[in-house]
Amino acid sequence: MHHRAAATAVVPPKLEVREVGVSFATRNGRFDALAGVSMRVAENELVAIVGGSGCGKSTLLKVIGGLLPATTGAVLVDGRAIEGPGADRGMVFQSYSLYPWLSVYENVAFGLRLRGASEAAIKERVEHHLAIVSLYERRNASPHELSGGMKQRVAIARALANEPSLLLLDEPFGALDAQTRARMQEFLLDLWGRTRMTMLIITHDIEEAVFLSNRVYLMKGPPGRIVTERTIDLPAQREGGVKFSPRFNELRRELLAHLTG
Ligand SMILES: Nc1ncnc2c1ncn2[C@@H]1O[C@H](COP(=O)(O)OP(=O)(O)OP(=O)(O)O)[C@@H](O)[C@H]1O
Repeated sequence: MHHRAAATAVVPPKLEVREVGVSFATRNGRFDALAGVSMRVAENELVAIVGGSGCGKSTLLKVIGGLLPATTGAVLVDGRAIEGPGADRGMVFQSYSLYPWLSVYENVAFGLRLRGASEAAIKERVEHHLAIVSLYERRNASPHELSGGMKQRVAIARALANEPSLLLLDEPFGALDAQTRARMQEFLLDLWGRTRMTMLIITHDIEEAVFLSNRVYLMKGPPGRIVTERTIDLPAQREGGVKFSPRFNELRRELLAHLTG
């Protein structure tokens, strides 16, 4: 027993954000976008960060992705401090960052080509991940021929094709209409159920955070900081109907009270 406790204690979380602060030099002096942000994501967890506009969510995700250096503090992946972007972290943004001149297939292949994978390996990986997002049939299409939801599924397939150990999603469904957004939420939950990929999703939508995640961090700012953390004790297998359950509404109301209080 004693032995086991010691062994589990040394396994670091997939992601640890440790006392991260970010300050920008602006025309009006120093602006603190983040102050003392600490959070964790365990392996196979789907965690959401929810907060209002301008509270620093995107800044935090950029720091975790290695696209922006932290002014203070550190970001650790598997216990090691990051020093920039890396293939271990896949990113998906709100606006479809697809290359419009490339086919769906070539968009997903892009990172693999950069890394010099063989044609056979690329084909296998691209086809596999296009099948995962149900877009294999559209592999030769051009991004402009796809709906918003399909484009985001291509962006997710592209991130997954690089086989990251952590998927970072910044308001991935923010640009979609309500119906497509609801379908994409179910798609993401289903994807998580099938792959158990460790995911961190940023959203300003409390309902989306509660519906999707195992755990929610609530952020306020500026300066951006975590104000509370909540485990979402809803059934692991969720469908749209759970949004009408009393427990869902309790969690939603509780978080809303924190955000507005
Ligand atoms: N490069 C920068 N220089 C100065 N200020 C910045 C910079 N980047 C972000 N900020 C400021 O930091 C704050 C947080 O921005 P951030 O984009 O992280 O918020 P957010 O929570 O993602 O908001 P939204 O949901 O509206 O995208 C904002 O006030 C923003 O103006």
